[in-house]
Amino acid sequence: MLKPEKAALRKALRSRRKALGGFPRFQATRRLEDRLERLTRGLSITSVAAYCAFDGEPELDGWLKRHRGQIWLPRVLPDHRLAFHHADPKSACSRRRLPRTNRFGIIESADPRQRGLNSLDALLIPLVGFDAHGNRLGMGAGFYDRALAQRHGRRPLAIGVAFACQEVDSLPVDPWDQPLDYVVTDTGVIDARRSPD
Ligand SMILES: Nc1nc2c(c(=O)[nH]1)N(C=O)[C@@H](CNc1ccc(C(=O)N[C@@H](CCC(=O)O)C(=O)O)cc1)CN2
Ligand SMILES: Nc1ncnc2c1ncn2[C@@H]1O[C@H](COP(=O)(O)OP(=O)(O)OP(=O)(O)O)[C@@H](O)[C@H]1O
Repeated sequence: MLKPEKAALRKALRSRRKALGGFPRFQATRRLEDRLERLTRGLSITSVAAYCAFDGEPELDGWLKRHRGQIWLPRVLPDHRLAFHHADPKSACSRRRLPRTNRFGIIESADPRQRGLNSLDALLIPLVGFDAHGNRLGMGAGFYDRALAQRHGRRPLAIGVAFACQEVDSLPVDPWDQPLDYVVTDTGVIDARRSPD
């Protein structure tokens, strides 16, 4: 199969992600959150960078409410860097109290407390696309590739979060691409640390 360019794939997969609606989205989200809960409990993940959904990404509000541990949300900085700020799991992504949003309209935490990436147990990374080997396609600005490249020492786990319909047979891989350790979807969990490349 000819590998389509990342930009074309990104466009198609963002549309597919957005097209999931109504009850199918509700059900897929609940299933995904159940699997995520089992995985994070099983791996004893407590301090975790999550995200507030945009552009049709799976919402994590149900998982957040049940999570027993600290939540950190990405804040976009100049030079495509991310900082991780403390958030209350119960209200992290609520739009009720006029939250702080970034230039993309994504909710960020207004809490000044920050945590270095390498002190976290895991990062939950919203995906545009993924394959069975844990290769990842994101929004294309390199925020997560740059952040994951800085991992050292205890290395937080990179856990991709996506709907099953965002899986493709294979993805073009560039030298800077940072693969995932796990992918959690509504239909299963991929342990990419075990899959041969
Ligand atoms: N929920 C969530 N939070 C996240 C990310 C994400 O993918 N999802 N990010 C993951 O990186 C970072 C934000 N990165 C983003 C990168 C590109 C675009 C985006 O919409 N780009 C437009 C062009 C818009 C513009 O330049 O003004 C586009 O490509 O259509 C949005 C967010 C940090 N927070
Ligand atoms: N460690 C890094 N240092 C500097 N630039 C980087 C680094 N990692 C990635 N980049 C840049 O970021 C961009 C990432 O593009 P790519 O299409 O691979 O994004 P992506 O797979 O959607 O991932 P992301 O979710 O991180 O945006 C590329 O232009 C790349 O050169």
